[in-house]
Amino acid sequence: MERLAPAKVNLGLSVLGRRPDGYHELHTVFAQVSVGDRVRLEPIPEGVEFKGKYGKRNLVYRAAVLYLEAAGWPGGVRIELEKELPEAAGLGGGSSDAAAVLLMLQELYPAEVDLFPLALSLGADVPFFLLGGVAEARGVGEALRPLKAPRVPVVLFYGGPRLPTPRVYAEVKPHDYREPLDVEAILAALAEGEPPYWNSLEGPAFRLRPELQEVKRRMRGLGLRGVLMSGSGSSFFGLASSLEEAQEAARALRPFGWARAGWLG
Ligand SMILES: C[C@@](CO)(OP(=O)(O)O)[C@H](O)COP(=O)(O)OP(=O)(O)OC[C@H]1O[C@@H](n2ccc(N)nc2=O)[C@H](O)[C@@H]1O
Ligand SMILES: Nc1ncnc2c1ncn2[C@@H]1O[C@H](COP(=O)(O)OP(=O)(O)O)[C@@H](O)[C@H]1O
Repeated sequence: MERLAPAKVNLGLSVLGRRPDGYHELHTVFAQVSVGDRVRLEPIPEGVEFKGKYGKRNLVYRAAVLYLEAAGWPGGVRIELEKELPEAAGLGGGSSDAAAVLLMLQELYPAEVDLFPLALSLGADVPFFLLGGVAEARGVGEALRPLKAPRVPVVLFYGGPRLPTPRVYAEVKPHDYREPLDVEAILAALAEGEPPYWNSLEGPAFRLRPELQEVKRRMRGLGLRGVLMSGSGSSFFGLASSLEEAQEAARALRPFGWARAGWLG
């Protein structure tokens, strides 16, 4: 059994404030992108087999163990993972891989198991990937509302450096807090124009790595709209008016790092 584990971008990410537990209250819009990793599962008599990077700490391994325990299933699974997405880039790569494993295991070994809490225990972005598409998220990212959005050509770019999520959040200052996003206005402007969104984590990321501002300038210079850092970075995305325009922009970005064109939503 095989499945695409799509990337996600945040069509806006507003940090509203800091919660008593130290996490930050978010308002964001997740959107899946047609570029991603590939996850393959094969049933085996028992146990979980995965030979890739991070071994037992890999999110695909952890997702399989969680599901099989929750389902109380004696069967096992061999997992193969073909990575296409850069890691810790804000594209939800590992989170998407984990969700793909949960969804495939539910087909392979059906059981009355609610995948949502299992997903949430693996990371804030994992529940979104159980739904896919486009969804508004509040809280830490767990309160999801599916949205209808047009499919739009998009360019993803990652030139490094690795920016660990905890480090970016640690850099957030009170002056980075903003009001909630205007979700309807964002969806209305996706097909053309500049969506009225922002990513509150750009300020902290640019303070940590000022050179990232050059990435944004370069992508805008290629004519892309709504250029924004995704999640806690350091990947960026931009919207195009046709797939050809997106492919041309991705080609122009390739000498600077990892670049892909695909469909949003
Ligand atoms: C930023 C987002 C946007 O979707 O993810 P990415 O898209 O970049 O992966 C999420 O908020 C990533 O949430 P999550 O997956 O839980 O973060 P982790 O990588 O586990 O990092 C955990 C650390 O980040 C900080 N953190 C995380 C989420 C949040 N809402 N507030 C926080 O302050 C906390 O210090 C926490 O200890
Ligand atoms: N299958 C996986 N793919 C990518 N990263 C993984 C995976 N399993 C565990 N990890 C760890 O999880 C971290 C975050 O993964 P990822 O979801 O790619 O980040 P982001 O959501 O920022 O794109 C990585 O730094 C890596 O150490």
